Amino acid sequence: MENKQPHIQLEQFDGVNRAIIVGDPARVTHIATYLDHVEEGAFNREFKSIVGEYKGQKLLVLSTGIGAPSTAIAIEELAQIGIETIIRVGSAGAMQRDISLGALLIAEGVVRDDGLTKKYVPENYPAVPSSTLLYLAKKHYPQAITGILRSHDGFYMEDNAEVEAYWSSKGVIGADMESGALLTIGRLRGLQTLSILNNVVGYQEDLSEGVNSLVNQESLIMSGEKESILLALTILSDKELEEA
Ligand SMILES: O=P(O)(O)O[C@H]1O[C@H](CO)[C@@H](O)[C@H]1O
Ligand SMILES: O=c1cc[nH]c(=O)[nH]1
Repeated sequence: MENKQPHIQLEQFDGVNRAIIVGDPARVTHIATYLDHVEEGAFNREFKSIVGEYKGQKLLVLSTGIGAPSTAIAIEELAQIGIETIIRVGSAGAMQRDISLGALLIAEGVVRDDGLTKKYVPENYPAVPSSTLLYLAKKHYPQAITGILRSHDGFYMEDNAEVEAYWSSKGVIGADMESGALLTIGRLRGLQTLSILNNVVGYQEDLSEGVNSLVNQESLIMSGEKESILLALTILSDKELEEA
């Protein structure tokens, strides 16, 4: 009988219960460069995966594509193959003026401005990370900017400027499209989750230009990507996580 999950095309790996998810399949290849004993998982649709070890800790890395629906599929299928802890390593746009390119934003909570998670549970259910993972993130990277993120569905909305100004005035630090789904659906499924985002766009600067800078591997942004990857790997291999 076929035991593979239908989208991620993976089945349970021996001894692997921790994962990193990323939006872009190319980021999986980048993360592989920091791992030992890398094995290919699968590459179906947007879901590219590898397994490997960081400082002796086995883990899975999987891309989820863009947005809540494909991320939700990935989380549900990861839970089915025994994954208990998931850290998202993504990119974001800053929502406050003083946040520099390549700074790391870590969610203490997420405004769920996506459509899908409201189908799971009303939006007054909070999207919050694992307190253990958040503590470990602050321990290893105290310079990260922690606060509330906003996850949305529409990259090219006509009212982006007004909507972002509103959430910025409420103190939201950054925007992405998947953290709300990870923290909400992960919590509903009993997983420990965290979201670490590399800032690729200054507040009120050109969104498309920022995302192009990520694609073109500009240096500040690539340094943020590297830091975000190393932080996630360090948290997932921290012995305190086992004890928690
Ligand atoms: O770089 P990733 O992880 O895909 O994250 C961000 O980039 C994409 C938009 O360009 C969205 O998925 C957004 O959340
Ligand atoms: O502003 C941004 C930048 C990257 N990704 C987003 O979702 N929003």
